[in-house]
Amino acid sequence: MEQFLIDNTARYRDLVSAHNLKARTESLNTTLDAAPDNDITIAARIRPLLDDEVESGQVEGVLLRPGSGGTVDLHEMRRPVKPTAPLTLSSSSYAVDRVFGPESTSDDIYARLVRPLVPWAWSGGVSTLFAYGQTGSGKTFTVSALECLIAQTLFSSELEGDRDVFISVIELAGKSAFDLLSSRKPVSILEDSFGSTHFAGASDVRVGSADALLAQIEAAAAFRRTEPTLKNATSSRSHAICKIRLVNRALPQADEGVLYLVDLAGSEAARDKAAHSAERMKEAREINTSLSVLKDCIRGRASVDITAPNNKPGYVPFRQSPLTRVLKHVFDPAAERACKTLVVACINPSFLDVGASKSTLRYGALLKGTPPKPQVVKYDPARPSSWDNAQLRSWVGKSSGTPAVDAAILAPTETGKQLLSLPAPEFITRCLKTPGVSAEQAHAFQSKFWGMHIDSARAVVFKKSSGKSTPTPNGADGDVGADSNDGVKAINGYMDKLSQGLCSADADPERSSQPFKTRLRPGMVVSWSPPEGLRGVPHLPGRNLAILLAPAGDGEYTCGMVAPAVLPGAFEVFVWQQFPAAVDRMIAEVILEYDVGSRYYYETV
Ligand SMILES: Nc1ncnc2c1ncn2[C@@H]1O[C@H](COP(=O)(O)OP(=O)(O)OP(=O)(O)O)[C@@H](O)[C@H]1O
Repeated sequence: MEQFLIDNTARYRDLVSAHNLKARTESLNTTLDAAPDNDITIAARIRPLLDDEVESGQVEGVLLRPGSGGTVDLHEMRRPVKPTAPLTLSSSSYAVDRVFGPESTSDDIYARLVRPLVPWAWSGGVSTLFAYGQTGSGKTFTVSALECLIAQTLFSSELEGDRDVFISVIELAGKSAFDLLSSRKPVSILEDSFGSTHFAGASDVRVGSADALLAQIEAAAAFRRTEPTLKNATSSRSHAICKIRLVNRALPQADEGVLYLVDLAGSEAARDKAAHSAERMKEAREINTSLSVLKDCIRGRASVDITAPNNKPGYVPFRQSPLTRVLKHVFDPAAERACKTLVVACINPSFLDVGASKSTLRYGALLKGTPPKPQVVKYDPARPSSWDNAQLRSWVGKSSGTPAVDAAILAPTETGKQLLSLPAPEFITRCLKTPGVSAEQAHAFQSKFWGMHIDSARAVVFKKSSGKSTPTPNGADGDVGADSNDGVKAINGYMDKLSQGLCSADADPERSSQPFKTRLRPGMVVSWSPPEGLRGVPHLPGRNLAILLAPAGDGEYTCGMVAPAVLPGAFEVFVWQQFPAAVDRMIAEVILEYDVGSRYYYETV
C-alpha cells in the first residue's frame, strides 16, 4: 500500500487541493479558540515532514484546515477494486481547541496555551501537560521545549511571591516505576488516604534556578529508556513524568501547587512491529496496554453524566495502570482540587500515517467534551477535611475532652485536611504539650478525629453511588461509636462490592509459590523484626509491618511504615516515614488490600 501511495503522489495532491478548495468555500466548522480558563484544553501539533520522509517521496496527508484554527483534515487515498476505476479520496476531519501546524513553534504553543498553567500551579493548583501520539510524532520534541520555557517562567519576576521548587522525575515502564533522578532506582506509586498519588521513594530535589531545574530534567532524560523504532531512531519506550512541586513558605496552610509534565511513550502500529524481538514485542504490548487504559479513562471521563440527578459517577478505571493512577486527577469526576490540563496530540503529517493520526485525534476530540467541574469543598461540620484553620480550632476546643487540647499548639496554621495528614505520633506529641492532657486522652482524641474523617468519606461514597440521603455520620461533637444503624450496614455491603482497589500482592500469581525473599519488590508489604533502640526505626508492640519502597544496597530496603489504624484490623501506610530495613530481619510477606471506603488497608490471604 505504501508503494502504491508513493506511486500516485501527484494524483493524491490534486485530490487534496480540490478538497481544500471546496472546504474553503463551504461554511467552515470553526472551533472556538481555547479560552485560557478551560479546565481541559486539547491541542494538536502537526510537525513538519522530516528530511528523510520528504526524500522517500512522502507528502502531507494531515492538514490544518485553512482559517479554522481548530480543525484538522485527514485524507486517505482509496485503492479502487476495479483497476480501471478512478482513484478516490476519503477525507475526515476532527475538531480540537487549537491546532498548531508545521510552521508553528513551541514558543507559539507556550504563549497561547501553556503560560496559564504556570500561575495556576504557582497559586496552589494542579496543572498537567501531557503529550501523546504515535512514535516519532514529536512528543519529546514538544515537551522538552515547553519544559525549558516553563523553567524560565518559574524563576522569572513574572510570578509574585516566593515558592520553594522541588522536582521529581520518574519513568513508568510496564508495571514498574523508576527514579530518573537517582540512576533508575525502583519507586512505588502509592495513594494516600485523600486519594492523592505519591512517588514513594523517588528523589524530590529542591532547585533554586531555571538552570538547576533544567539540569535535573536533562539528567533525567539521560536515564530514560530509548530504542530505535521504524519511525524514530531514539524512540522513548517508556512514559516520563516530571513533577514540579511549588511550596508557599509564607502560607503554610495553602495547598502546594503541582505541575505535571508528561511525555508518553509512542504507540506503534502493528505493521511497524513486525520485525521486533520478543522483548521488544513485550515492551510494545505494555506500552499499548497502558495507553489503552488511558483511552478507557478518557472514554470514562467523557461518559460521566454531569447533568444526571445526584451527579451519577461514570466508571473511570484509573487504578488499572500506574500511568492512569498518576494522572488520576485529570479524569477523576470526584476530584476536589481544581486542575488545569493541556493535552497535546502530536501528529506525524505523512500520508502514510493517516490511520494512526486519525486515532490520535479521535481520542483528543473525545476528551474535549464538557468536563465535570471539581467538587466544591463546602464546610461540613461532620467532615474534617472540609475545615479551615478557624473551624478546626473551634472543634478542637469543644471536642477534645477535659482539659481541652490547646488548638493553637495542635494546629497553629493547619487546615483539617493538613492535620489529618500529620503522622499520628506528631499529633499525639502536640496534644501532650497542653498541660494536664494524658496520653490516653490524646490517643482517644486522635481516634475520634480520624473516625470522623472515615465516616464522612464513607458517607460521601454512599451518597454519590446510591443517590440516597446520607446516613448520619457521627455528629461533629458526638462520641465516635460503632457503626450500628441500617444505613451504615448498607454502606458496608456496598463497600464490599466496591473494594476492587489496590492490593499489595504480586500481579503474577505464579510467583507466589517462590520463597518471598527471592521476589522482594517495591510495593510488597512484609512483617519484620526491627532492631531494638535504633533511632528512626519504628518499633511497635506486637507485629511490625513495613512496605518496601526501594532497594538501598547492602542487603537493605528503604521501607515505609505500616501501622495499625483506629479501626480494628485496619492499617495505614505512611510512605513519608521511611527507614532502612535489613532483608535478614524480614519474616514473611503480608498481603494488604485497599478499601476505598475507609481508605485503610486490610490484611487478606
Ligand atoms: N515540530 C517539529 N519541528 C521539527 N522537527 C520535529 C518537530 N517535532 C518532532 N521533530 C523531529 O521528529 C523526530 C521525532 O520526534 P520525537 O522524538 O519528539 O518523537 P516522539 O513522539 O517523542 O517519538 P517516540 O514516541 O518514538 O519517542 C525528531 O527527530 C524530532 O527532532
